[in-house]
Amino acid sequence: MSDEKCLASVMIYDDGERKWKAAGKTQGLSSVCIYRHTQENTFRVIGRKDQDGEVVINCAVVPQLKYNRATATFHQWRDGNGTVYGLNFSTGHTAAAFAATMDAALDAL
Ligand SMILES: CC(=O)N[C@@H](Cc1ccccc1Cl)C(=O)N1CCC[C@]12C=C[C@@H]1CC[C@@H](C(=O)N[C@@H]3C(=O)N4[C@@H](C=C[C@H]3C)CC[C@H]4C(=O)O)N1C2=O
Repeated sequence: MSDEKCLASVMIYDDGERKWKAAGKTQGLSSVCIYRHTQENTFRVIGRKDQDGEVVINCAVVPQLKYNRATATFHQWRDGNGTVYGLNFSTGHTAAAFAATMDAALDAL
């Protein structure tokens, strides 16, 4: 997996209020990576707030995950319990790099 750090604002969609909320205690950018567990061949999206290291996303990449490139810099998906995550990337380049890694993970499952 590309261990290039992808900078993004991690958001979670609040179904009740029908609006996006910043994941974690504060707003701000997080370093988001897709980690591969070699033995189990499983993948997780882990994001840590750059400011204080808070883990703001820790989400399994499951085979049925539908990854939606809503815009060039905003991508989103549903996790196994129906939580919708959104990543607002700093640049289209990091968005494309992350999406390519996500596609590679999904292909490997
Ligand atoms: C079939 C299906 O499941 N569809 C899901 C999406 C989906 C499709 C396929 C697979 C998985 C998934 Cl997850 C769906 O449509 N979903 C998932 C929950 C939310 C949403 C439902 C309604 C709203 C309407 C507007 C739209 C939205 O949020 N657009 C963004 C936006 O308003 N913002 C974000 C940035 C840019 C925009 C692109 C940054 C902050 C805010 C803003 O710009 O201020 N919505 C959605 O995406």
